[in-house]
Amino acid sequence: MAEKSSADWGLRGTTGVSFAATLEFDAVEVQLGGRVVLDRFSLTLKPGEIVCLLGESGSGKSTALRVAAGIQPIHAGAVRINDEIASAPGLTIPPDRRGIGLMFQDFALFPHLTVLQNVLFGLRKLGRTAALAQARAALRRVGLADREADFPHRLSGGQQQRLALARSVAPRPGVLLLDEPFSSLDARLRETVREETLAVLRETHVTSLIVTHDPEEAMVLGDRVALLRHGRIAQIGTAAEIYRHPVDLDAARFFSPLSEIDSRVAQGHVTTPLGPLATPELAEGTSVTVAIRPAGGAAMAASGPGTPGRIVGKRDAIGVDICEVMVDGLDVPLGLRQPSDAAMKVGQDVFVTLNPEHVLVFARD
Ligand SMILES: Nc1ncnc2c1ncn2[C@@H]1O[C@H](COP(=O)(O)OP(=O)(O)OP(=O)(O)O)[C@@H](O)[C@H]1O
Repeated sequence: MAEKSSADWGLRGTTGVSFAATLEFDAVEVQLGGRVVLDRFSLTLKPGEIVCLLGESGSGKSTALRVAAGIQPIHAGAVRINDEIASAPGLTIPPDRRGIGLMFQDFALFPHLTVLQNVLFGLRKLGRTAALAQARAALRRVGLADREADFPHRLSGGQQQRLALARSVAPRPGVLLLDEPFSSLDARLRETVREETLAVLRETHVTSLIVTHDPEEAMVLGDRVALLRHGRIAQIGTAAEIYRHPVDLDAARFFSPLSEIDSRVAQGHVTTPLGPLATPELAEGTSVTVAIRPAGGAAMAASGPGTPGRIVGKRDAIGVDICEVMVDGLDVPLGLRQPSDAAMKVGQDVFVTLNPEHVLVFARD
């Protein structure tokens, strides 16, 4: 079934508003199979804030979410929702008493219940009239008002995602936990669904913790992005902060491909095949890795000034060329993204200049 645009969704601004809660992980430790999976994990989400948990597979993202949901007990530390203990060693308040909503990647819809019954399921504590009104408002918002009598298997993937969203926000939870909510959608649908879901989260003002392994998704959705590594937060900040000032080389690698050059500080500079870079804050003799991002770290032109190089590979993205440029002294070609230019062909000689403001320099141990 064709789904193209946000026109399929209902009117913005019509979702019921939650009493957003504070969600606090305080030095939470979880061990699974003898391994520490969350290691003194601390994170506080302010009311209405959207935080994305990002990290490699196995870094503990889903475990953190399951802890917040009350599905996973903790071995040390505490989880508080609105300053009340929700988890502590030996104590796990169950999911239905936490005031949270859950949305998982497989949507976890009830196949034997209709669309409307799926949404009503989370509203059992309300009277029938209020529950129906709230369920129908949520279905209207996600553009499924006319499908309330259908069963989930009759909906497309995107519609199932919308139903899962309607079901999770209809009870107006204080906290919403979303685990890879868009991962089962194809790329064509994902952008619209992501944008509308974000609009719904903003409208409800619900405090949201979203797990994703997609850096771009995290940067689009999160007020803050927390980068998880081995069960701890390696870095947390706004998307712009993390992108501009990654805490270390691994964090930088996570957000974009890099061209890396090893060098050493001498007289306040590092020398690279692409020219010198000032490194006034690093001590003389420090070993460093210079990391150049394809977007912005360096530029190439058909004429000088700059370091001579040659285009050895080129891919066309929409409106953008992704070029591989070989420069004398580099072991591997430099990746560069630039606005499309038909004159830039494989084999073409070019001149490369560094853009020092966008080049990252990390001290090596
Ligand atoms: N029940 C379990 N018993 C033993 N180890 C487990 C169990 N569940 C998870 N783990 C391990 O805990 C670690 C963290 O898992 P978790 O699912 O939280 O990671 P993740 O960051 O969400 O990964 P992914 O992106 O692959 O879902 C992994 O190394 C995983 O193998």
